[in-house]
Amino acid sequence: MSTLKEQIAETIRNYHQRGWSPATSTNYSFLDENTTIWVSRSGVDKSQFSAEDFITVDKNGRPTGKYAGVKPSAETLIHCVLYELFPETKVILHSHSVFPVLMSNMYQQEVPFEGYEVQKGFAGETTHDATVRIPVFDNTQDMIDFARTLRSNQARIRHHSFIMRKHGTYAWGTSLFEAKRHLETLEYLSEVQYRNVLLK
Ligand SMILES: CSC[C@@H](O)[C@@H](O)C(=O)COP(=O)(O)O
Ligand SMILES: [Zn+2]
Repeated sequence: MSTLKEQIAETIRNYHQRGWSPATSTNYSFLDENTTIWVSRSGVDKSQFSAEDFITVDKNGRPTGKYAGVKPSAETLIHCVLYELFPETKVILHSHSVFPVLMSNMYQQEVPFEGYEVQKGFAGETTHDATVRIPVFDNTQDMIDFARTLRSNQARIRHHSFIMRKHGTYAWGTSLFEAKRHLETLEYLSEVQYRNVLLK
């Protein structure tokens, strides 16, 4: 049986094939049984990502143990803050896919999705007959500032995901299965909504 690390690495390579992580972009993390954070190394070509490309970091995103000196993802602090704000989280996935980025060009504060069956892919959603609002936050290179944005907007993050404007998405879950479902739900809804706008 493959380990969680290997399963996430395989997911990362699959997502690269779908065009969701061009040019070394995206990063990923998981919590192990000791609640240690494992995050992807910075700058890895995601078509080649392997289980060995995960390193351990402390709660502030600093590499620990034998990984001291290895460069963790530039966005490690986002992962650390999400584990703190949403303590049930075990796996966090990031995407640079096109459609959520297009959504972030069309909506200022949040993207509303209404009436789609696949909205039920978000944990807690039981019917298509609802509006799901995914928050959009402005992109920044300042991770301390972005961590502050996440903290102050925690109540708006109700569907285990958000969009960074002109950047990509983050989605998470209590398992790899659930984190994937959330990321893929947001991806699908963004594509449908974008194509629907084009039809009009
Ligand atoms: C191609 S640059 C993309 C990065 O700036 C960043 O957004 C990203 O997702 C990957 O950064 P990384 O440091 O490799 O984890
Ligand atoms: Zn990114």
